[in-house]
Amino acid sequence: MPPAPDIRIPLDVPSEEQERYRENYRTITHGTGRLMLFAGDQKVEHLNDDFYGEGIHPDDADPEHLFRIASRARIGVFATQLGMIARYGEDYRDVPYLVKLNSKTNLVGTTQRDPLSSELHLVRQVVDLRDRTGLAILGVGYTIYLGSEYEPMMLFQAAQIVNNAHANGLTTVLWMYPRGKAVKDERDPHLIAGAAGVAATLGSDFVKVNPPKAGGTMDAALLREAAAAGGRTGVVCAGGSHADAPEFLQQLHDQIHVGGTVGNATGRNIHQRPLDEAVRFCNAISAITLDDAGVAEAVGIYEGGK
Ligand SMILES: O=P(O)(O)OC[C@H]1O[C@](O)(COP(=O)(O)O)[C@@H](O)[C@@H]1O
Repeated sequence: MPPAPDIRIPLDVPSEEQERYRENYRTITHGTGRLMLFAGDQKVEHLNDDFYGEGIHPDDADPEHLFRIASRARIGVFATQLGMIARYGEDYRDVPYLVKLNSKTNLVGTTQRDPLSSELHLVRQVVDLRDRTGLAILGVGYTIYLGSEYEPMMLFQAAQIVNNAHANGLTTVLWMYPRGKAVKDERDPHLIAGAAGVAATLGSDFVKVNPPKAGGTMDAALLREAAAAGGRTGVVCAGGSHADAPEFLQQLHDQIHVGGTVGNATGRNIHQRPLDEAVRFCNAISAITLDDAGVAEAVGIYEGGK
């Protein structure tokens, strides 16, 4: 288990919200400073492609599968849209939630038009739902497509969201995806480091990036520049499309211990599995992320039904 780092409370958290922020940050990191985020927001980004079809377990056809996993598994926080939390939250009050405030579909390709993902809800509405329901809404998230011709609007919305979230004791995760006609290589290590730096300038607590590649291959060492560029904004990687479990766990271990990331944000690799297996996979991911477990131990958790 890594030592519990002192929590640095950003100055845009007012004194009356500092205790709430500290508790929210401690809860989503399990007191470790590391983040295990279960991503369940792709029903917009990828429509039903991520939830139905070859290689995807039938359990994933029902949106409630996401909540069943989040409720049973050891996770830091479950990220999904406000509407899903409003519809299912009453039956899953034990889940730690992060509200993903913007989303866009992939129906319009980047070659047709640069991506714009505008906010669907305001932080004020998240705070209202939290305070009226008592649900464990601990943070908010937002995607910026850096390099898009609509970048200025997304940067402004993200800046306002981070400021308003901290003002209400909420933590923040920015999804930073360089994407648009001006972006030649979304996985370029130096560009991804730049994206992490932008998240740092916005004051976000965490930034999620896609793992960088050089010459078509992923190497955890390529993350070192981004991990440094993020500074006090912790860098985590997206999980990506379905991978063999031991390979995924080795990749995660390397991202943290070689690349210097502080965790992960995984969707498909978790929810495309049947419920019991998805829960065990979350527990394996959390063992690496939160307990500094080795890959063999994590694979044992995934295979052993613990
Ligand atoms: O890079 P893309 O295809 O836009 O994927 C974006 C989606 O991937 C995620 O970042 C992570 O999901 P995965 O782990 O399934 O890749 C989601 O949170 C997000 O909606």
